[in-house]
Amino acid sequence: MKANNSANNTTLEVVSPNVQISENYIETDYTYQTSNVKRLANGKIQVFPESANLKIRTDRRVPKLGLMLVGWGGNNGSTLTAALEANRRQLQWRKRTGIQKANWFGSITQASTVLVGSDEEGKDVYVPMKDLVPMVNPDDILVDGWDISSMNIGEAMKRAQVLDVQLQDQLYDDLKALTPRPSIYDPDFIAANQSDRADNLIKGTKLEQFEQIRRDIQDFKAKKNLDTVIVLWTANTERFSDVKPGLNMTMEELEASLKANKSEISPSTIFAMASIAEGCTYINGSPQNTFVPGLIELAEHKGVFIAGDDFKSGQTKLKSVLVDFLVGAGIKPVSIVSYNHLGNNDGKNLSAPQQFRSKEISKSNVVDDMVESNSVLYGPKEHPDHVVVIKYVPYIGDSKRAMDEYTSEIMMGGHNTLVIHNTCEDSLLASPLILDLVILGEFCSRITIKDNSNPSAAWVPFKPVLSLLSYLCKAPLVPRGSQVVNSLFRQRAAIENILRGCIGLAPNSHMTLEQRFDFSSITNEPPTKKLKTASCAKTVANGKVELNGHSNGVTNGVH
Ligand SMILES: NC(=O)c1ccc[n+]([C@@H]2O[C@H](COP(=O)([O-])OP(=O)(O)OC[C@H]3O[C@@H](n4cnc5c(N)ncnc54)[C@H](O)[C@@H]3O)[C@@H](O)[C@H]2O)c1
Ligand SMILES: O=P([O-])([O-])O[C@@H]1[C@@H](O)[C@H](O)[C@@H](O)[C@H](O)[C@@H]1O
Repeated sequence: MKANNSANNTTLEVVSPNVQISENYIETDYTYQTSNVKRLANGKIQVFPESANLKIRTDRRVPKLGLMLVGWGGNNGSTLTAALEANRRQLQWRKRTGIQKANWFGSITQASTVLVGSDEEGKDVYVPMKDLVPMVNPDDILVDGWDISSMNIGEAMKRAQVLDVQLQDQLYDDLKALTPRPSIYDPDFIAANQSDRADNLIKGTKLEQFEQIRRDIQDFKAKKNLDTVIVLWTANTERFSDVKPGLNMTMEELEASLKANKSEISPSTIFAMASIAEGCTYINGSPQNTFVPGLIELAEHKGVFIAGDDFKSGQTKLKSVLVDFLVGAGIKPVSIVSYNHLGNNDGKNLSAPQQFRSKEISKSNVVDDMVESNSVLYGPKEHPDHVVVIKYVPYIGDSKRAMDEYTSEIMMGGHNTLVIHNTCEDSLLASPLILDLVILGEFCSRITIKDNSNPSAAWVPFKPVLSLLSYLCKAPLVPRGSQVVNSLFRQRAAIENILRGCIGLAPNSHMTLEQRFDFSSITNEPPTKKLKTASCAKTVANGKVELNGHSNGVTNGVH
């Protein structure tokens, strides 16, 4: 592992007495502020502001990371692999519209920025998210994986029909050398129309398949001399597994069911069990309930990250913005109809009722928390009509056509109707999300916190259910007793503000009081030293951004 000096790197230097940089760690003294609520019998609500003095520690040693994709030969898997190679080699190619350069548009870690403060003129200063903290560089990620189809990744890229031919031609020779490992095929869990691909299979019992997956992970890790491996499911959507006592309600039941070769243990759950057994973060990019209760208990018992479900890439991502905007504006969505058609193999698999049902569930639940947040608009148990339709139209391929109609009540009986046509190149939208899931998932493994008021306190990691990745998922998996949040902006703010905390910056409250009030008359400081925001950003001659943390400790603005 090499120490990566983000947070004091070529673009960003945090200058604060609350930030300590050592060879291996960034440590920050951080006052975390929140508020707890008590509902009283008379309907009154009591709110208790609370704060905790924490120390946040980030290990600066970025590991050599391997990514193992389940479903490697699919549209997403082959497109991500191609994109990693194209960006690593900084390829460019000619299109009808001119020269196109490889990029990571759609990745928040690689192509989005974070507000770090305001400069002397009061102008906002933004820094690329990837420069805030030490993150894995995509160019360094090594890829391997499994597929029930033996097709090499070069041919799979061609089969996907996602990337421009001039780019494919530059990548084909490298990618054709990559062949997916045999995988676990269970026709009871994916559509029957997938059987013609299934020529690359691990035979044997479920336990023998589990043990083979473990050997595969060990083999990849050893051959490539990796520090860390992350396993990510981007294979076909499975039907939901039964969840019942005696089968998978506890980790003991799940392990016993595996050993007993019980048919109801799905391939995706076997992959997750094997990943956890190898200490590898497991991420579910599809909607099925891989994470049965026994699997979650297993992850918690082993202290291994799991995250999911179902990449939030296009139609649902927009829904988690639009509904948040409407409800937050006091406008009442009463009917949401989401139709789409697509012609890729994902769409073919989803044309089967049980597989569609898995997707319908993940696409439908995304509005629940936002609706429940506004009791002015919605009575108890009241919610909009919400319909999801997916049709398989082969000719359209990966270029999914989403058509949505949002009908809302506005004041005095009026209505507002939004009609949206959204052409989503599904794999070009999903691949950068896979990259972010992997990079942020790995980064979270290097963050710990402790009670800063207790010198003997232990360092504590994130909980195994890594809900911070919810921004990238349609149906976020959250720790027991936690609130599911689907609002895209809240999800992004969580990521942004935790990264800011890792470098000693308060959350972005957007209050900018120093720009709304004349602080010079408040702080009794000489007018030339007006109090700045929690961080005053100064762009110095070499383009570096210097941040001066607030002098009396880092306090996060209460939202
Ligand atoms: N925008 C998006 O593309 C998007 C968004 C959200 C979720 N997803 C989900 O991501 C997954 C992949 O999407 P895609 O477009 O790449 O689909 P795809 O059908 O092109 O790829 C899936 C691959 O998985 C393989 N496969 C199936 N069962 C397997 C198993 N048990 N082990 C190993 N490989 C197996 C198939 O052979 C295929 O190559 C789907 O479940 C889809 O619902 C995609
Ligand atoms: O993220 P999103 O665009 O709402 O959802 C998509 C669906 O609309 C599409 O039908 C399905 O094939 C993709 O797997 C993805 O789940």
